[in-house]
Amino acid sequence: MKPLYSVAQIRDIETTALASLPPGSLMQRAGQSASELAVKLVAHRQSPQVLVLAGPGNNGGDALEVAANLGQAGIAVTVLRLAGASTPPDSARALLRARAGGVRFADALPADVDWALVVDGLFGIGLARALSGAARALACAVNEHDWPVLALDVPSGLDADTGALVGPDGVAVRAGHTITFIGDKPGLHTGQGRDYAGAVTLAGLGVELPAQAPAEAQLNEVALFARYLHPRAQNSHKGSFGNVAVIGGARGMLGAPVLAARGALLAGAGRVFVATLDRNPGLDMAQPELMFRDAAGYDPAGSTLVIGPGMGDSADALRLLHRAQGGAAPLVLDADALNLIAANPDLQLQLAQRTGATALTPHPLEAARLLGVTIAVIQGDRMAAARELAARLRCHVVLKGAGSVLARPDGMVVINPTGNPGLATAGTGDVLAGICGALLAQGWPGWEALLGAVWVHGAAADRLVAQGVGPIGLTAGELPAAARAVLNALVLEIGG
Ligand SMILES: NC(=O)C1=CN([C@@H]2O[C@H](COP(=O)(O)OP(=O)(O)OC[C@H]3O[C@@H](n4cnc5c(N)ncnc54)[C@H](O)[C@@H]3O)[C@@H](O)[C@H]2O)[C@@H](O)CC1
Ligand SMILES: [K+]
Repeated sequence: MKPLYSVAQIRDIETTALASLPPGSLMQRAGQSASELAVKLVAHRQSPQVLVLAGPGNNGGDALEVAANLGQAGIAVTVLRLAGASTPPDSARALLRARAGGVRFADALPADVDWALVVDGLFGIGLARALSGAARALACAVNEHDWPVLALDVPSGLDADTGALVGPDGVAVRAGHTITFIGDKPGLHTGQGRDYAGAVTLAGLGVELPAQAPAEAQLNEVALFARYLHPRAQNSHKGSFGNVAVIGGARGMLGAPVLAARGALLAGAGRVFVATLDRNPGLDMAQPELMFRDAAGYDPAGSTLVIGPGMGDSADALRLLHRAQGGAAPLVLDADALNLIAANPDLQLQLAQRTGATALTPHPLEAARLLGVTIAVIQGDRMAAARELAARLRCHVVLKGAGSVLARPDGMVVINPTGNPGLATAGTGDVLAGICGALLAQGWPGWEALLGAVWVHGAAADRLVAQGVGPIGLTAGELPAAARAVLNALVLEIGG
């Protein structure tokens, strides 16, 4: 398990640990781990110069420990310190250490130095308001250059709980690496967090994490759904892998359900139907295995349903959605289905009373409509939004976007680490809904199907980028084959 702890939880864990340790020892361990990483990050440079930004609190203390260690190791270090009204005792000790060893102190950002590394120790989990004044100017100056940045604990200015920048007009230090202490934190993995934290390293500092108390959230990983990655029996037939029916495709909107259907087919569903609201269902010449039906007369009994892609908001769409929600078949609700649900309290009630597996796959705008708030509110706390949706509608939810957040009605939250900006293009959500439908049709339980679909979909995009297909210009139509490759590789590795 890769647990993610809220700031309040980290504070509790830290308080317990500090009680049984000599003063300053956690900060020294933090400084030790971070300076070891810093040394690695500058190892390729001749005579590297390192800039250490040290804030007024204990995050600044960590930074001073790093400076002292690097100075002792013979690396040229300059410390720029933003002192506060008072210095906490551990940081004061670290300051003495830094002053005692070959560390230079500067009053302003030295001009014309090409820093091999900037260590950001301005603020950690004690950040109480938006960066302002000198701290803000420093963060902006660092971001303007392409110096490598190592953030200590949290990039300064980022909310470690939510992954949002602190303040309405907030700025944060943009780091390529973050070394985070004691426990990993959700805000480093979702929303703005992924861009600002860069690659995250956890330094546990030898602190024991509570075995009983549940973490705030956890990172998605293959282990969470691995038990459903079965190799296929020789004695299989198409009926062994279930049917998916994608319902959507109003006139002029056929691309969306076709993408979902291709996603379902290449993720292993036995048979895939496309039931369209457009009365002239066509044929996908590139994927002739897909079976097109007229949604009006189509009975989807026995199929897992993916409903919403390109469906529109007509009376027919509403009727089809009402019927789908009324049945017991596993259901993936996407796109226009979500907008209809947002606008119809009756559908919300019906959804909350369903017994079959139900997955909701909103992007931030759809989530905002469903909760009756703005996108800024959703993005301000993505975990809270996903949790609220799952609790209100009593279904499994994935709030899409950088660091997709999955939530269950019981409050469990998982943040997905796979995927990249190549997914920020039309149609990728349709493919995700289709993959999820395929896993459900193959008998995966609802929660694991959503975990698996989101992980595989992101990993498919990562695979394409590694092959040079994207992130620029990656298209949704390229995802199903990549997802198929990812799934088969996983089955070979784990189930085979
Ligand atoms: N207490 C300990 O022994 C340990 C603390 N650790 C480090 O300590 C950090 C937490 O330390 P703190 O609680 O001191 O918090 P921080 O160092 O993150 O910041 C708190 C200080 O910044 C000020 N402040 C907050 N927001 C500000 C803003 N926008 N502008 C100007 N000043 C602002 C506060 O008044 C306070 O002085 C962790 O993130 C971690 O890096 C680690 O060294 C592990 C051990
Ligand atoms: K920091």
